[in-house]
Amino acid sequence: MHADIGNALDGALGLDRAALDDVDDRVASAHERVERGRADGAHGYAALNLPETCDPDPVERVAAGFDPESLFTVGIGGSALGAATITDALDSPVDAYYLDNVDPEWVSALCDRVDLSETVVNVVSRSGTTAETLSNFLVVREAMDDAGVDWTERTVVTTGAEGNLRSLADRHDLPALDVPDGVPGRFSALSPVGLFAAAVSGHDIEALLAGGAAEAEKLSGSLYDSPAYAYGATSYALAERGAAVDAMMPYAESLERFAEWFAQLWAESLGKDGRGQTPARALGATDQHSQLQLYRAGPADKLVTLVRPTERSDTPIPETDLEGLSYLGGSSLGELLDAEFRATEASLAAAGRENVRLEVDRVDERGLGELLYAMEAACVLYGELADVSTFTQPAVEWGKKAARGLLGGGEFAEADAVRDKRRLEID
Ligand SMILES: O=P(O)(O)OC[C@H]1O[C@](O)(CO)[C@@H](O)[C@@H]1O
Repeated sequence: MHADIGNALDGALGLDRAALDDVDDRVASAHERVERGRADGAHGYAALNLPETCDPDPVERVAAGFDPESLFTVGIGGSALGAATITDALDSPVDAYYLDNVDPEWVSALCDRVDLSETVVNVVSRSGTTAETLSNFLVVREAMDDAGVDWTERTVVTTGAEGNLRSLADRHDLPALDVPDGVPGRFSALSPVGLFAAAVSGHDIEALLAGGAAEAEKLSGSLYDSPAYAYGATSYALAERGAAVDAMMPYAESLERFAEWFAQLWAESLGKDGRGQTPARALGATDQHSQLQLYRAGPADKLVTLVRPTERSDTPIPETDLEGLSYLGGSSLGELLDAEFRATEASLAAAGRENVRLEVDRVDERGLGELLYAMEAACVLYGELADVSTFTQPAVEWGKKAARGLLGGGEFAEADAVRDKRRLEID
């Protein structure tokens, strides 16, 4: 991955080179902590070892046992978004669906529409207790039964060493892949959690890991030597100066889901102790006709992260005599998209709005591996610089207890608080 942070300097938020050098003085010690954590296989830091520690063979072996028309990944959060980022970005004959929500009409329509006899189901949950995942699995399993499909022949489990799903796999002799210890879900894209979907879709998971390994090699004691650390340190420095939002704006339809994956990584890792940076999901060129108005002329409280591949196949624009549009004819959609990428970058800079350019050669397995790993490393560095607990997510537990209480899953004060909601209703 290539980073250009030039437009992050001397903008409205006042980050200059001297200030960034000051941050760089702290990167060295932060990097030492990261490397120590990696060496110890410590919780969270272990994710940055995945290009070396993740063995692709078991993933490829389980994937080789299926030749599906469709894939259902039943999981939520990091147990779905990494896999979805990869399969959404790459072409495949396999239709990949991610059941990462419990919308009854949507799940039911999927089960009705997709031929479950030609579908492989991968149930993914580290804990094996996530209500949405287990509920969706039970619904999909019943749909398979109703369709006369032997679910045990078409179900893979990806889970931790213990728990409901591990017991289910043992009881029914299901193929099971391991969620690696010490790797939070949002950091698990380059583990079996993200790689099974890629492998069963026919993608080269070793190239994904190689992309991650290439970014891992660049991690160093200076942000000026590592694109990942340059991004993490710059995002942190801007956040400290008021960049409350990071708008992730890939200029590739194939990377739209990547922005959703990034949102969990950034929000769940860095949103601690009243601090953090809100990830906004955007898409170029589409959001030039939407959110760009806010980014350029709204509050000066954002970093806009512009991502693109430098190589892509192209589509010519036919010649035209349409009034005023002849300049487009004979050009191409790729040329237009790249011109708009550069124009948006310059438009923001001209208004003093900080932006960073991240580039990969292509949106292929290698490029995705680079991008996913670099964002994870950037996040870890940001967390070190901000001194937050990057690898925990305690704030999500309150709502889980409340919902469980409402469903009769136990006595929880949180459920009582829901029932005591303050009301001011207008019809
Ligand atoms: O893999 P599990 O244990 O089902 O967790 C799914 C997701 O839920 C969370 O734990 C938050 O509740 C995320 O961090 C995680 O990616």
